[in-house]
Amino acid sequence: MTAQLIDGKSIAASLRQQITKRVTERRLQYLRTPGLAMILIGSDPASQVYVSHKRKDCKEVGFISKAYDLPSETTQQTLTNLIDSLNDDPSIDGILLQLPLPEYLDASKLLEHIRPDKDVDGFHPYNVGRLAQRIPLLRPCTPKGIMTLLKSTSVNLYGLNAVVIGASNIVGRPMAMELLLAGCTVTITHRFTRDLVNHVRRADLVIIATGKPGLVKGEWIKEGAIVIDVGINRLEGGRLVGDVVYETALPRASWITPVPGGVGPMTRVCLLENTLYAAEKLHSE
Ligand SMILES: Nc1nc(=O)c2c([nH]1)NC[C@@H]1CN(c3ccc(C(=O)N[C@@H](CCC(=O)O)C(=O)O)cc3)C=[N+]21
Repeated sequence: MTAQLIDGKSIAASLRQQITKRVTERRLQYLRTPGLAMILIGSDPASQVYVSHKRKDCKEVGFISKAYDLPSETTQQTLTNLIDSLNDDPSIDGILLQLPLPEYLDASKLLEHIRPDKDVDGFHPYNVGRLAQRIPLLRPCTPKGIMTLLKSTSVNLYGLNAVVIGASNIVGRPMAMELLLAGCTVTITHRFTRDLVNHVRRADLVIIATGKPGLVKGEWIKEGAIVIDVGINRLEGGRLVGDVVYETALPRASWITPVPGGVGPMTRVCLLENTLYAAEKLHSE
């Protein structure tokens, strides 16, 4: 068997087209445009690149995006005040606080300060709880984008053994909740898991989000499994690779996401989807 590629790049592009159309229609009907505020603290080059991509995406679909680029000395209080004013700003539907934050800031306090109905990252405990209780509102972008990719394969997910590698707040944990909601039998593995290989061997669906290049060997993958690689690792020399050894996984998997061009573009487009959802469903006039 050789795996079919799940083309996140083209799925994301067609979703952006649909969003553009809805934004235009809504502008004519309601004389209003969705607005996304993005807060970037400090000068981490990777974060700057991500945020510049997100701004470009907003422009492409016709959202208003407001950029708040703040120096790395910015205090917790200044940020709390900024979030307060964005929470109250009727032109803003979504607020994104780019992570990671500098060490001295309390990220979870700030995330919890964002109004849950403007929390387009889905990181507020309210939105996390909504997803955990099967009544999701705003859902974290990477897991949501992965569910869209899985849907595109038309594979029936009910009863599949799904193994999520990595237990972060932004990917692994919400991913497990999404898969549970979709009817999978879910295992979450993490840095203290013993015999990771034995978990992966049993998996019909593997989602890897560790940020460790080549952590999962192709030989571990069960014949016919679906492989979703969330890792984005830049090697010396500039090549991007995932957390799975792609070349050896390819002949065993039924479906696999490439890196780049798999999960990453879906994360970005889900931010647009969430912002439109916040504007339409949560802030409809
Ligand atoms: N509040 C917050 N929300 C986030 O959603 C968030 C964040 N902070 N901090 C950083 C991570 C990372 N992230 C990515 C999004 C898109 C690509 C992406 O488009 N990747 C391209 C490759 C891009 C490249 O060339 O580097 C691809 O996989 O094809 C990657 C990574 C969102 N994050």
